[in-house]
Amino acid sequence: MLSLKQLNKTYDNGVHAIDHISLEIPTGLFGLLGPNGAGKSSLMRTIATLQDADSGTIHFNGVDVVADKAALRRQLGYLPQDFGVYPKVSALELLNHFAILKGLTHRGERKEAVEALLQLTNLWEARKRAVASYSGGMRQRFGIAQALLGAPKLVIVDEPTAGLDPDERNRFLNLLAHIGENVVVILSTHIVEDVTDLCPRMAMIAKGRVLIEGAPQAAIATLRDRVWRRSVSDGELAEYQQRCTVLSSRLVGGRPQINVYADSQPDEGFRRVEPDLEDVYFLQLRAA
Ligand SMILES: Nc1ncnc2c1ncn2[C@@H]1O[C@H](COP(=O)(O)OP(=O)(O)OP(=O)(O)O)[C@@H](O)[C@H]1O
Repeated sequence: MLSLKQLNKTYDNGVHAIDHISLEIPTGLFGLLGPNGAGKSSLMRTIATLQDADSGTIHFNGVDVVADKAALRRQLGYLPQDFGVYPKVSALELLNHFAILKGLTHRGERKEAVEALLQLTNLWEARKRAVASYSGGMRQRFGIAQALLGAPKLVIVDEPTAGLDPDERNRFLNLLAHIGENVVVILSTHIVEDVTDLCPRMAMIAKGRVLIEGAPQAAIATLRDRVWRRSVSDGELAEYQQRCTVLSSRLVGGRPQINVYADSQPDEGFRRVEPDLEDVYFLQLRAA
């Protein structure tokens, strides 16, 4: 269990990137959902002990992380948002190199760990290729392989699915779900479906603050019977935006279709629809 209490971080430029964040994060996949600039990376870096909070506490399985960073680092696997530039060495060699850095000094054990991770991440066939030649999805899977070296108990992945095609995204998320069976995995993302599809628990954040946290299904249930949909013309869109709580607008067959939050049917053109996590997200962001 990872426990954050009243965390705060203000950068030198005055941005309050983490604003009194408290969260309890159990074993399993935990989605941290927020728009660009919400503070997700700041929070991830702080938990990963790459930067200090100004105040607040972080405990992982009872260990005070602020007082004993080394204890957390021994149990941490981290895939940052920008996973660097890759030298022209093979995945096998590079992972072996990372394994040495991670302290896997026994040759036989290291070989076993490296090979197992290349299998797990489905890179075995491509293990002799330079990581520099990998596709985006393969790189991210390689990133997860390096994050899993040393059997971490806490795995942090920062916006890992951005830029992946649907196939690779699914493959990557399945891998994360598998890993999340035994350890705490924090998945930071601005993609709502990443969270709906596979996180039993989540928090939405914006402007450094937690807007809501809990099970996605529980959050969705709070909007039941209050989300309405209709097609509109471009001119009507502006009008509805004025007089209704428009959650989202998307083009369907070239025509805007809007989701509106309201206690009762706004007008006869609307039909009630089952809410989803995106409706929750947009409602929360409006209020943030
Ligand atoms: N080192 C820094 N110095 C000053 N301001 C920073 C620094 N890092 C982040 N910020 C600011 O803090 C806020 C939160 O940024 P952060 O990168 O944590 O958000 P994010 O949710 O991860 O968004 P993104 O997906 O765009 O990275 C932003 O306003 C950002 O400009």
